[in-house]
Amino acid sequence: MRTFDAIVIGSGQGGSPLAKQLAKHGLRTAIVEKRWPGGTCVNDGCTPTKTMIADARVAYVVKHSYDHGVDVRSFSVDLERIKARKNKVVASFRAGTEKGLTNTEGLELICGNAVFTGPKVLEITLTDGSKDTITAEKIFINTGAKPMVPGIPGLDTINWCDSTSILDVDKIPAHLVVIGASYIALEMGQLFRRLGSEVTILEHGKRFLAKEDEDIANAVQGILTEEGITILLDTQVTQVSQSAPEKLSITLHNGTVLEASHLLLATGRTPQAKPLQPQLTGLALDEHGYIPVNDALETNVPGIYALGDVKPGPAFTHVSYNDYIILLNNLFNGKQQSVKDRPLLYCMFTDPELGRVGLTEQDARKQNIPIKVATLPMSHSARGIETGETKGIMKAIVHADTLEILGASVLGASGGEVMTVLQMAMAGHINAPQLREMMFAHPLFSESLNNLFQGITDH
Ligand SMILES: Cc1cc2nc3c(=O)[nH]c(=O)nc-3n(C[C@H](O)[C@H](O)[C@H](O)COP(=O)(O)OP(=O)(O)OC[C@H]3O[C@@H](n4cnc5c(N)ncnc54)[C@H](O)[C@@H]3O)c2cc1C
Ligand SMILES: NC(=O)c1ccc[n+]([C@@H]2O[C@H](COP(=O)([O-])OP(=O)(O)OC[C@H]3O[C@@H](n4cnc5c(N)ncnc54)[C@H](O)[C@@H]3O)[C@@H](O)[C@H]2O)c1
Repeated sequence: MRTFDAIVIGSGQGGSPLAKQLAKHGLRTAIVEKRWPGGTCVNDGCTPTKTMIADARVAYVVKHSYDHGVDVRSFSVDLERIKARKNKVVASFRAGTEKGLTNTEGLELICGNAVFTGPKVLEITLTDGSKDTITAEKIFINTGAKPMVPGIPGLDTINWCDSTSILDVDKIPAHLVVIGASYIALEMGQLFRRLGSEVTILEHGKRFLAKEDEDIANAVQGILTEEGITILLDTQVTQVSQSAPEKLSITLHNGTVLEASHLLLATGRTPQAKPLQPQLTGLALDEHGYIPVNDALETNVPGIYALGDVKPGPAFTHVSYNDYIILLNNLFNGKQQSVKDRPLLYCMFTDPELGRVGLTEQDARKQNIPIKVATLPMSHSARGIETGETKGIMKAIVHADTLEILGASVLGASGGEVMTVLQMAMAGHINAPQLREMMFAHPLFSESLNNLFQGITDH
């Protein structure tokens, strides 16, 4: 058995930079990865999807080019070129991560699958099938999550795609049916619609994007529907079957049968914790299979920490990276940072984007916080009108007494970037009256924040 000072399991968005820093701080460190350096974000998640979404946007812009006085009479989509560009970007990000790990002195990258076999003891099945056993006082679990497969009758008898395999589909689906209507479903649904697929999205919940305020969710739904995507809510899939390649039948609770060429499962993700045999090191899992942690990311076993999607809570790349920052500061920089102090934020990469930070109106009202709400349609933004990007809405939630910004939803072109302006304002306690009068360069989308906060009176 080989002894290290620290072991990181999984080379995701938190684990990779953490492993490098542990080694740089003088700890003899191993990082174990069973698949590819970089984890989900680089290999299956953000990087490939945002690359392909950009290509689909080009198709959309070309299709609507005559609105801008540019006459492109016909065009075609070359899926092989789209995949090749995606693969090139992914390969470069993956290689960059690998190089960063292997070039760090005091850090060993072990390629293999790790399982606990005893207290703080890990057995690694290496890629050549041989075994390695390692131990360390400090262990950091960054094993992420994988696509969840729902228990739908017939699923084991048909070909279906998840968010990884859909990226390498060999032709543009004639009719893509997507189960689920959240980030993956909407981003992928719009991507393939823009490449030419008929797209139907099935959600079992009664409300579309139930975590968002209704006005925002309705606006997203309207935009996607206008592009020709069918969205069915309150819909259960009761049976699936396949009669030939690309001939799928999807039966709904009301007896309707949809004929599809491809089925994408986008029903959430499952943490990769149970396969670690956590019980053999005394680690507890919660009822959903996540590894619970305290506010400083330590598990119930002292010296074992979890970061990223394998722990409960929002599952985003920036959260995993921020987990790493918190661990770094607490371990080496004498700080006592907590995951409790950070705002919820994300950007859904539909087009236009939905940038979100802090509280929604429905959350604030549930918590009985006195609030004022400001909204501004993107059709009132000078920049939006000039660029022809008038879809969407800006919305801010402001504390009624302090006039501090508690949250914002920015659905619009550059919505994620404008949301980030508001995130910075929130962090720096810049309040609504100040933003109303702040000078922004004309004519940026962010300049519309002046107008948005006109809607907030001081008393
Ligand atoms: C299609 C898609 C699109 C997404 N888009 C976005 C986006 O735009 N923005 C955003 O913020 N988030 C996005 N996400 C979510 C984001 O990818 C994840 O939140 C993020 O990658 C989580 O990183 P992580 O650090 O938890 O671990 P991961 O990146 O999941 O890495 C975990 C690593 O651990 C390895 N591993 C697991 N078990 C073992 C084991 N037993 N032994 C050895 N190695 C192991 C895995 O192989 C993997 O490489 C997207 C996700 C998907 C699926
Ligand atoms: N832009 C981004 O930041 C981004 C993009 C993609 C993915 N992600 C991350 O990836 C994770 C997974 O995303 P996701 O969209 O798969 O999952 P999700 O958990 O966000 O949503 C799953 C959706 O599927 C629905 N659903 C579940 N089972 C169903 C069934 N049997 N029939 C019909 N509907 C069903 C749920 O009600 C829900 O709306 C998320 O946690 C997200 O954080 C983030």
